[in-house]
Amino acid sequence: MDKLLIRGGRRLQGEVAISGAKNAALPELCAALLCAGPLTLDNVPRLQDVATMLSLLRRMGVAVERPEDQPARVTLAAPDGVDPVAPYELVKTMRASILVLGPLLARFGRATVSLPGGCAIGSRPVDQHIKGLQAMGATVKVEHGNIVASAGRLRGARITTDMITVTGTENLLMAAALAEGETVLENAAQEPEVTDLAELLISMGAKIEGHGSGRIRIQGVERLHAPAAPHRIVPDRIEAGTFLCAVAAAGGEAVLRDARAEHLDAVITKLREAGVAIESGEDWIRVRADARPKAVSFRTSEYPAFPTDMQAQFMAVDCVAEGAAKVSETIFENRFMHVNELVRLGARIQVDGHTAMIQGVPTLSGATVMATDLRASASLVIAGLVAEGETTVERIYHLDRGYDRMEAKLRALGADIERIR
Ligand SMILES: CC(=O)N[C@H]1[C@@H](OP(=O)(O)OP(=O)(O)OC[C@H]2O[C@@H](n3ccc(=O)[nH]c3=O)[C@H](O)[C@@H]2O)O[C@H](CO)[C@@H](O)[C@@H]1O
Ligand SMILES: C=C(OP(=O)(O)O)C(=O)O
Repeated sequence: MDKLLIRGGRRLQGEVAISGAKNAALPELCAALLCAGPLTLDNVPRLQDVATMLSLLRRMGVAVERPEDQPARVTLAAPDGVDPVAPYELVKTMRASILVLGPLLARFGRATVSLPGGCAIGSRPVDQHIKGLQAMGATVKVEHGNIVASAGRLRGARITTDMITVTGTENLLMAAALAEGETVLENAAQEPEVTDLAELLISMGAKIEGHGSGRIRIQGVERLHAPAAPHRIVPDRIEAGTFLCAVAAAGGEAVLRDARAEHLDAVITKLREAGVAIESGEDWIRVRADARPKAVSFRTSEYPAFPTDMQAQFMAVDCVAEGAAKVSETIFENRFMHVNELVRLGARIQVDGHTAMIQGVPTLSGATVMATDLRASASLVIAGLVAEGETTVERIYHLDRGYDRMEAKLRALGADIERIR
């Protein structure tokens, strides 16, 4: 199993290009199931999750082309004879496999998708996806660990989900695009990745309004087609936010290219409170951290508030900040798995339910730590960049799920970090 070895204490300096967003790429690859294609996506990140999704789609019979000399471009074509089955061995490694459910049901009238289990960050049920599809006329049963769904043509419906769900909104949006009549998604997720998916669907002939707000209206059409031009996946705001936190913690100055500051308002506001200087243009962000950051309290919530996917990385900044901070996690019940590992590096953190109290310390001390989930891994890398001596981060397959060559990008900024195979 690969590990990362980090020798901490170096300031970061230079430029880094941000990749396409994992959480936009995954639903957009699934959108290929909605038409015969071909559908071309650009700015596809090099991630294990993308490879897993492509394996799943290939196994269903989708033709996938990804030129070796141009891995950021993927072309997909889903013929009429797709086998609409997502088996456990692929779903268990990537919960986002659930995103095939809506498109399969809408275009082929049936789908069998293994029920994603819980994971390190919480139980993560998919009941809202299922209820929404049932409201659109689907018959859905759970049998032998699989969601088994069938339908004639789905019917438009008014759906108010119990909570805001990102992949739930995306699944229902894709299903509604081919349903008969109007669907209104109330309490819809407003994340930029949902908006990016809606824009892709519109370029395929879907009739969608209100994406980016809490109410999305979809007039179903009979057929979707290949977009006239390749769709460029929106930049990964969580990858960008992770690099901003790395500079805030380690000190230095960096420019992030292909990054959208407007998608990171909540994180940038908190970094400024911490004393970090941030400037931005349409597609770049410059970050400068000259002094030890100040501790900043925050609470995770749905977009546009502070993202849960940035909680662990920002906590690493608070660990080495001046003062004390309170961090509240409101989205997932168990998203503090990084805390015990940060404590192994010398951080002072106490958890009480959904709240962590952090007392900043001047420096951390390197040790061997274990990554437990994707963003936890990133927070340990940030802590390792600051810690005195050597930090080894084990189980980085979690990191590889969602970061595109993170250690190479950090090395380009001057970090002393290497992958040990
Ligand atoms: C591939 C992808 O885009 N993943 C993101 C997506 O995950 P994902 O879409 O799985 O997360 P959701 O937005 O659905 O989850 C929000 C909350 O709703 C609950 N819930 C959700 C659906 C449901 O049917 N029933 C239910 O109870 C979840 O357990 C959680 O407590 O949004 C999360 C919240 O921003 C991010 O952390 C993930 O990175
Ligand atoms: C939790 C995350 O992803 P996923 O929903 O794919 O597990 C994440 O990106 O931080």
